[in-house]
Amino acid sequence: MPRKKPFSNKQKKKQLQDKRERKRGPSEQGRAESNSRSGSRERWEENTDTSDSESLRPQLRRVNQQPQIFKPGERNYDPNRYRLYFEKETKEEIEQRKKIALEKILEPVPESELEVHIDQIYRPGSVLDFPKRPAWTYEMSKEAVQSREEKAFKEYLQKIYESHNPRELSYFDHNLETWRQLWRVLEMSDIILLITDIRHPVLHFSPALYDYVTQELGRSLILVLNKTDLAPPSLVVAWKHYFQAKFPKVHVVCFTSYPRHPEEEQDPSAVFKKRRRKRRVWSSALGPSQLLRACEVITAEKVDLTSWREKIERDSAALCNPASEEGTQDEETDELNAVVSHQITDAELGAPSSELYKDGVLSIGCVGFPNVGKSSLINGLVGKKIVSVSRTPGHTKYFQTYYLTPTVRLCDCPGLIFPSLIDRQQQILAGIYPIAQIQEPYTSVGYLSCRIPVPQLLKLPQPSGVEGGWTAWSICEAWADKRGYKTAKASRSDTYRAANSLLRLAVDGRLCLCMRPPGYSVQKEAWQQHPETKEMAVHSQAQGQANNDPSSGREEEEEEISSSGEEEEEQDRDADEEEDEEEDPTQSQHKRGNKNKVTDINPFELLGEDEC
Ligand SMILES: Nc1nc2c(ncn2[C@@H]2O[C@H](COP(=O)(O)OP(=O)(O)OP(=O)(O)O)[C@@H](O)[C@H]2O)c(=O)[nH]1
Repeated sequence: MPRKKPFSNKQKKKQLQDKRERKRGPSEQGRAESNSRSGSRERWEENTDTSDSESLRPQLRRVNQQPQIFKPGERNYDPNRYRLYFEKETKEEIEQRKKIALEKILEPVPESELEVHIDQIYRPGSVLDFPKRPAWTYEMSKEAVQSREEKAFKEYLQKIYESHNPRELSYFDHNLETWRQLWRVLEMSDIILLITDIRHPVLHFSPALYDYVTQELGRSLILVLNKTDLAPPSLVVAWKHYFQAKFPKVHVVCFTSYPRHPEEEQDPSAVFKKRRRKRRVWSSALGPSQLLRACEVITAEKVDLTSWREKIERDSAALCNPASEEGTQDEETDELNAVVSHQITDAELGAPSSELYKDGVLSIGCVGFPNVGKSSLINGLVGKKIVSVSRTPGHTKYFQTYYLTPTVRLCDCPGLIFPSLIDRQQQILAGIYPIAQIQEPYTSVGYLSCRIPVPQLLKLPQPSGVEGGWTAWSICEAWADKRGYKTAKASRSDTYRAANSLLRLAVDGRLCLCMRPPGYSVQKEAWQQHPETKEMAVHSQAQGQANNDPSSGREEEEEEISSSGEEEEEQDRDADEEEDEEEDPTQSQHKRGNKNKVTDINPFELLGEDEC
């Protein structure tokens, strides 16, 4: 019998990879090729598994790779048509960056470094556009429409790669299927809500989309500065004014699904607290009435929004009088009260309707980058959880529609990453790029630590042997020691895990880094003294006092994060994050009675008065 040849790990890995490819089948391979052909210079690389970080060649990484399941009766079912495509880094690059993280002493950067200029990121008017659906007619066959779209998409990518080095470009969506979802949402919406995270709103605001919506489609665009609980009021006001001055057709609305009082931000121990949301907390979102006002201004009575106004009033009354809560279910909308998830087939793509408010219904499309809180905002508007929310970017895969009232339809689009020149570290910290896919997390920890005092916030003891200050590596090491993260084999401090944990804290807003509009650092005092800021602060303080009232029984729990708790959280990040805990009805009645004191006060009320 011939002797078996020795088989290296590398060969084994290759063999497994080939096997996986074979299993995926020709349809998947064909699609991968067709995607590869559609643009990026490096996109014709072999099919790779995202976990393979060893390869030396720059190649494409598939994020959110799903196993291929052949379902009987569902021809051409491809669970991977919505995955994200990102480029892969070389081993040398990674090693080089690790070395810097290990040796470079971190210095705090001046506040002005946190100022971001949208023109540098998006270069308005340049090739950094977003792909638009090519024109088509009903006379064209489905195949012809499809191939036209693929051709246009390929040209779009080619243009970008001809003018920009892939290294300077931010990660952006290379998946035509995801862009098709946006097209559909734009086609069916009367008003577009562009949702951004207040910590980095310019990163999430595509001027090309603004131009397209306001000029080509002739529709209105509402910019939602979301998650305002994560930024000081002066910064929220400064960003609001920045966008209004730069993009005059935009209507700005400030929103938070999880309001909290200002003192919490100042409390460094908040880093160690995990905020658990219970079902009813959605009804305390701040911003729904401001959003309604913006829509009323835009629609100018062409559509009847009384049902929405009444819903807001009813929800508010239900908080006062929980006994009446059962009745808050809009009887008229009961049959409409179902989220419809739409998987686009080409036949479903309709032509953009020139008719506004079709059948007397206002359709509001919620678009934005992944993880900016689109689904949470929808839950906040509805007042209960209807779409699932996750810490992992890219959780929403298909657009979903929901009737808020009989005359208001909401449409939640999957998160989209527009092409831009955003600094890679900023992308990571903004949660645009899934942390699980980062090959070298230390550089991002260093970037963060130069901008906020991470060791102080985490109360890290300086490890022995570290002289002259902190390095990104030593911060990770100290965090690993503090959390008890050890490597399995050698039982050394698990710095890699610590680095990932720190980045997750940053993305979740527990280590909160906020970008500033240009000129903010020199005008900071003026923004702090701004009447709108003062007004917001007064309301927030009142809210804080109400929340601090021991009898208020806040419906949002905070718990110390433990190492094991974090573990569970990490494993389950893409799961729906909301706690569906049942409450003691007597308790909840008590809570809601007090809660009303909080929710009646909207710190953004003033902001909403005159900007639409
Ligand atoms: N602090 C804070 N966190 C929020 C707020 N809204 C959403 N989040 C958190 O942000 C994360 C993403 O929220 P989602 O609502 O799933 O965001 P999305 O834009 O629908 O995400 P994709 O499905 O990736 O497109 C979750 O961890 C939410 O808890 C908010 O107003 N304040």
